[in-house]
Amino acid sequence: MNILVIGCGAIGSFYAERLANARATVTVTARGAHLDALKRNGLTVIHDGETRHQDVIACSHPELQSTSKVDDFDVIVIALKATQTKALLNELGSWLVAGKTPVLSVQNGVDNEPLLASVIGQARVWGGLSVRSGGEISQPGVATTTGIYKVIIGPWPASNTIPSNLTALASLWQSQHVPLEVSNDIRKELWKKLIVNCGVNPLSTVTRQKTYELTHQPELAQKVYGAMQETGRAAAYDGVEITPDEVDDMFNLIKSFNSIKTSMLIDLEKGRELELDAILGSVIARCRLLGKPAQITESLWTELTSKPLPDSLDGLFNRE
Ligand SMILES: NC(=O)C1=CN([C@@H]2O[C@H](COP(=O)(O)OP(=O)(O)OC[C@H]3O[C@@H](n4cnc5c(N)ncnc54)[C@H](OP(=O)(O)O)[C@@H]3O)[C@@H](O)[C@H]2O)C=CC1
Ligand SMILES: CC(C)(CO)C(=O)C(=O)O
Repeated sequence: MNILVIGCGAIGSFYAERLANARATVTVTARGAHLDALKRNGLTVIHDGETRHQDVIACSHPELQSTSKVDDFDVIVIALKATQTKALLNELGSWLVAGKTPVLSVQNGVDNEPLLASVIGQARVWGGLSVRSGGEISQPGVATTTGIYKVIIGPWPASNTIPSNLTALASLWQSQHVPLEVSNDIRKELWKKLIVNCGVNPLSTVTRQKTYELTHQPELAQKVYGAMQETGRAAAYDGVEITPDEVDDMFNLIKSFNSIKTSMLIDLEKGRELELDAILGSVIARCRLLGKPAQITESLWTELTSKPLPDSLDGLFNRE
């Protein structure tokens, strides 16, 4: 298979390396010193102490547009930050539209897939998420990662018919022992992941704590659980039912993880934009639209940004 991974950060690097090792032809996009290093030395992933290396094709987005067509690829995987989805569509939207290749998002949040669908059409969009994964670009050309990196993917928003190219992509990852689940209801899976992210990512950023402390110190754990409950309530706006047991399951899941530094805390430490709209904003806006309380997520929002609380879904991405 010929696979394009847009955004060769921590998550993109891990999955691209496994695909290349499964003998897929892998192109990754990157920029700056990281792109230069990828072109010069290939991609290195240090996963839980094991160093792996692959030669990949690396290019910038302008180079991608000038050297290839969207249908040159069998699948496109988007592993950018959710804060970058709209910019991607501004930059590469017309290139993406000119073909039939399916596009899989493995980003955090529940609004990437609908945003992609609004430009390239729902039929070409697959939803996805990465479970129990952590990491960062530790130096140009090198991703240092930790965790299980389970993938859950499925046609957006839900379908009992799984396309053959989705199964083929899944088989490549499975051949590399990447735990994988194909879902008929990926939108619900994305909401379940958002329960975890909304529970731990913003609070980790406020307190500078990893997931173990957040879920084991009683005062913090109470806030994590409260934000998770609010996220479960917000899902109703999208017609997704989350039961109290499912909230408990997600809390227990993150509580039993290896202690992970959340991606939002890593972003804070690196002085990068935080995925606040995708993780907190999407929950706050939906609770407000439903007339349901979201005190904990609202107070985390206020601690992390001076932007006004979002009360509609309009403009949630890349708000000024
Ligand atoms: N890391 C983690 O622990 C986890 C992350 N996730 C989610 O996965 C998604 C990806 O996260 P993560 O891998 O950490 O993010 P990263 O920031 O590490 O990766 C995104 C990559 O895309 C690059 N990029 C952004 N815009 C462009 C552009 N226009 N042209 C070329 N390259 C570009 C970035 O470069 P630059 O650095 O220059 O911006 C960066 O290398 C997010 O939604 C995140 O929340 C999920 C589970 C765990
Ligand atoms: C759930 C968690 C904390 C680790 O996979 C994550 O998704 C993140 O860091 O963004």
